Amino acid sequence: MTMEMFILDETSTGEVDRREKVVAALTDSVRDLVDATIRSTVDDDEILAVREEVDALVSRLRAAQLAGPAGVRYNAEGRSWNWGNAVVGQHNALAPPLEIVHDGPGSARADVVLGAAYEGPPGMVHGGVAALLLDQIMGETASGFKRLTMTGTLSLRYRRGTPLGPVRIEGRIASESGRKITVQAHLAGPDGEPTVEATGLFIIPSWAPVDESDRTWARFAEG
Ligand SMILES: CCCCCCCCCCCC(=O)SCCNC(=O)CCNC(=O)[C@H](O)C(C)(C)COP(=O)(O)OP(=O)(O)OC[C@H]1O[C@@H](n2cnc3c(N)ncnc32)[C@H](O)[C@@H]1OP(=O)(O)O
Repeated sequence: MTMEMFILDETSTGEVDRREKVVAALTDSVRDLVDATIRSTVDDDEILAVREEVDALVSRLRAAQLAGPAGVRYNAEGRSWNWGNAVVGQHNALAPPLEIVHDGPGSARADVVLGAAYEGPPGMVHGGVAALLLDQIMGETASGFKRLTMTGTLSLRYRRGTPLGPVRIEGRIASESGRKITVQAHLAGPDGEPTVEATGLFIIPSWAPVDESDRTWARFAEG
């Protein structure tokens, strides 16, 4: 991976904002479709009929497609967008999506409701989903939108099951040493008691700029 993998896109911020909103609304409907599919008890004939309609809709969307994944894009105005990201992607129905709030330097949090699509043990959040969400928020905590960081090592302690439903995730920088940033985080259910605790080492890659005063690359980190 190199900085060149971040795509300079000529689309104006106004147009990015407009398009993001339009497709995000469709993405919400697709999330509903996923949940409805998991939980539907309609009869087989109805399932077959719905499948035909869904296949027709997929064909319409495929009429014009990117050649590959959405990637992380930015424009000359400093707006960046990563619509396909597995956790925060506004156009990715697999993403809850997580809306991460940066409280201040070195800390971040997110509140999200995890439904049937995120189940592992019965009625509980899948352990891999917990790791996925924690990884993203911890990465953003380490990055703070001022530098590029990648996950080096992630260590999780699953203290007890997390019930599906409302979940809060919080992360904070515990220490920094050169290109290495240690982040601590946890995930908690509605009672606020941590169910998963995490420690991660996030690394500013050797190929990435390290000058935090150079705002020109903050847009990459916002990916
Ligand atoms: C994403 C954009 C959005 C940025 C916005 C933030 C949101 C992102 C959230 C998503 C996060 C992800 O999923 S990121 C995707 C998952 N992670 C990855 O794919 C990373 C794959 N690994 C790599 O690309 C590389 O190994 C790096 C970048 C981690 C390190 O490569 P490097 O930069 O060449 O590192 P190098 O000089 O060898 O080592 C620097 C120091 O770190 C130590 N070190 C190196 N690797 C590790 C490691 N895995 N675990 C522990 N320590 C390590 C070395 O011992 C050394 O310590 P010393 O000798 O100096 O003491």
